[in-house]
Amino acid sequence: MGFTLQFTKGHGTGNDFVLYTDPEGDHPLTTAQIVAVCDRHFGVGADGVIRAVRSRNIDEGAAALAEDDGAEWFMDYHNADGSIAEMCGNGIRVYARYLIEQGLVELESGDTLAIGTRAGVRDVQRATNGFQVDLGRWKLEGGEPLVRAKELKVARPGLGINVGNPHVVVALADEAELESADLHYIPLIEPEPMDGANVEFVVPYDPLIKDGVARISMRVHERGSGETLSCGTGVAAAALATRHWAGSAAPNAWRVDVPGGTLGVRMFATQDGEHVGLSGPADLVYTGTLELG
Ligand SMILES: N[C@@H](CCC[C@H](N)C(=O)O)C(=O)O
Repeated sequence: MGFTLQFTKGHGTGNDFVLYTDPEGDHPLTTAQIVAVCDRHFGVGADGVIRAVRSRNIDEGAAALAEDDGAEWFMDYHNADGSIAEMCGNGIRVYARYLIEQGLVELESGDTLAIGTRAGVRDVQRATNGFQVDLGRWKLEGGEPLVRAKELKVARPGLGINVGNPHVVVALADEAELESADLHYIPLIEPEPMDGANVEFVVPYDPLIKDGVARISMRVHERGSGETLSCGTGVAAAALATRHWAGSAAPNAWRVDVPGGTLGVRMFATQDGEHVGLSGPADLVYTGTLELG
């Protein structure tokens, strides 16, 4: 049956999303519809689709409400190929802004908005440069698989990191190598993680630390979306991996440059272990309607 999608286009450092509101959970898109919407030639064009649904109206929302009964809204995130992702660091910051501008929530500076995701409840706040999210506890996961991207002559060891969704971070020699890597193709990961992974390629600046902030540049191939201009959870994973390699001298404040802009990462201690936070711009660009078959 046909459906008129009233959507908003948004992005966080060029990582772009189509957002729409479905409070009662009546209008999940099919895989084919998501692929059509995200198509950059025949659709709106986006790296993913975010459905704003009340947590009580989506199956996975029950776990979110059990964790925090204030998590009224759930971020139902799908990659451009229609696959589900547990978490999206840029998406959730753009989603917070969307909920505010749609009049669905209020968020004063200093207040926290709890949002349900498949990775658990995540807390979002306004920040000087946009919005920030506490991505929660992170963990090393998946060991050190070998990664091969087109144009990289040899397979490189990566580091598996989970920040709610899976990542493999690979250090490259220099900016020239980062620029020449062809990330259009899915990088080969050996051994292949069961559910795939997002792959980040990073190069530290020289010197790594300036004014107490560590700095790296990064490009990413996202699971389910291909190369994107930015990936928030990937940026956090890249900073965590580089800190892991740099050893104890590395700080907990990081600046990560991606093709679409710059994001901030901060690691901080909490009662339940170390969390990682992400901050940066979250923009809404335009609204539109699309007839879906
Ligand atoms: N762009 C996102 C991550 C989106 C999900 C990812 N492709 C996956 O499949 O895990 C971000 O900003 O974190």
